[in-house]
Parts: sequence; C-alpha cells; structure tokens
Amino acid sequence: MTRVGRLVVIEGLDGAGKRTLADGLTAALGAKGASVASLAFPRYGKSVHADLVREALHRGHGDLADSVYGMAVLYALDRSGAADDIRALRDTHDVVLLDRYVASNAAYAAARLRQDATGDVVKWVYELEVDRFGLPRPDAHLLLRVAPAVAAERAERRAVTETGRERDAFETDDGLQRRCAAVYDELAAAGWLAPWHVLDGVAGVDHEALATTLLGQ
Ligand SMILES: Nc1ncnc2c1ncn2[C@@H]1O[C@H](COP(=O)(O)OP(=O)(O)O)[C@@H](O)[C@H]1O
Ligand SMILES: Cc1cn([C@H]2C[C@H](O)[C@@H](COP(=O)(O)OP(=O)(O)O)O2)c(=O)[nH]c1=O
Repeated sequence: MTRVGRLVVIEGLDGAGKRTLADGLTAALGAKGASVASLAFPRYGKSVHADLVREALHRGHGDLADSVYGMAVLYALDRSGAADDIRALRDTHDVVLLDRYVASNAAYAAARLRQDATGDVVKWVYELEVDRFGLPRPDAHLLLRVAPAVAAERAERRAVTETGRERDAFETDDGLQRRCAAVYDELAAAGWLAPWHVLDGVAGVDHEALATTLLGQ
C-alpha cells in the first residue's frame, strides 16, 4: 500500500536552529519507528535556480538581489523543480521534513517590501506556488521562534566555525530579520497554508514530545 507521508515544514529566521531541529526530530521520529526523509530549500548545488539565488545573495549581483519579485520567483522555481521528488518521498516515508518551504518566500518577500501577512505579496506567493506551480500543501508548519538578536548571534557564530556558511545579504540585515519575525508570527496566527506549531527556540524543543504530536496528528 502506498503511504501518504506527512509533510512537515520547519520555518524561522536565519540562525534560529532549523537544521538542528531537523536533525533532532529525525532522530526522535526514527526512534518511534517512523521513516523520515528531509529536504532543505534553497537546494544549493542541486538546482540552477537555487545557485542563482546563492550568487545573488553572496556575490552582490545587486540588480537581481534587489528585485524582491525576481528573487521570489527563483525560490519558487527551485521548489517547483522538487515537487515530484516531494511527492515520491511521501509515497515511501512516514514523514517528509522540509527545512524552509513556501512560507519562507511569503515571510521574506513581505518583510523586504515592508508589508504584513495580509499584504499583496503574500497572496501573490500563494497564487504562484500553490495555485500555479501546484506545490503540495504541508500538513504542519513548525515555527522555531527566537529573538532576532539571538538568531543573528547564532548565525554569526556558525559563520566563524563552519566553512561555507558565510552570512548572506538577508542574514546580516537586522531590520529585515525583525520584520520577518513579525510576519512569521502573523502567518502562524492566521494558520496560513497549513496549521502552525509555535516552538520556543531558546528554551529548547522536546523532540520526543514533538515527534509524538506529529505522528498522532
Ligand atoms: N537551541 C539552541 N541553542 C543554542 N544554539 C543552537 C540551538 N539550536 C541551534 N544552535 C546553534 O545555532 C547555529 C544555527 O543553527 P542552525 O540549526 O544551523 O540554524 P538555521 O538552520 O535555522 O539557520 C548553529 O551553530 C547551531 O549549533
Ligand atoms: C527557501 C527560501 C528562502 N528565502 C531566504 C531565507 C534566507 O535568508 C535565504 C537563504 O536561505 P537559508 O535557508 O538561510 O540558506 P543557508 O542558510 O543554507 O544559506 O533565502 C526566501 O526568501 N524565500 C524562500 O523561499
């Protein structure tokens, strides 16, 4: 029988601890006998669109990076190229964990344009990615919530200790990160695209309890 694995998305600021949570949750779900697949967006090194994003963010191709809609289309095209993979992974795994997904585009584009979650660009991202590209809706979002200053400090520390993790143009923009945190809170409160679980990324997350919740849902 084909499974329909749960599509669980981890969202939050740069440096919030999304990758760390994905690792912890994968172990906790595995300990409960669930099979888990994971993907992270942007798919750097795996899609031309993601590589264009990286070049724009890191190498200062100013015109492209400055275009909020242009960048959002690139992120969306990267995801669109993974849609079949996501569907295939859901057929063979109990849980498919995504480190960032459509909501990242909504949050960052709105924050860049100084709009809130009810703004035009959030509706546009939804129409583009869900209605036109047909990307699968998640079953749940996990919003890893930390103060922007804490996320920035973690991202800075990571950039010093890990090669290849230099901070990009979005990460070092404190105002953008603050506005982005506010939009994430609004998206979560509105249950945008799918239900949201808001997690305290400073107190630390109980991976086992979260795994139980996700499997029971
Ligand atoms: N709960 C936590 N407490 C303290 N440091 C953390 C925590 N979670 C992650 N970190 C550290 O913060 C940095 C960023 O975490 P990471 O998972 O890479 O974030 P993201 O994927 O959201 O950018 C890493 O160096 C990681 O070890
Ligand atoms: C996936 C995605 C990311 N972003 C932003 C969030 C980040 O600031 C930036 C890069 O993603 P990020 O996950 O931070 O990549 P990495 O830490 O591996 O370099 O792109 C969007 O604006 N839209 C999207 O759809």
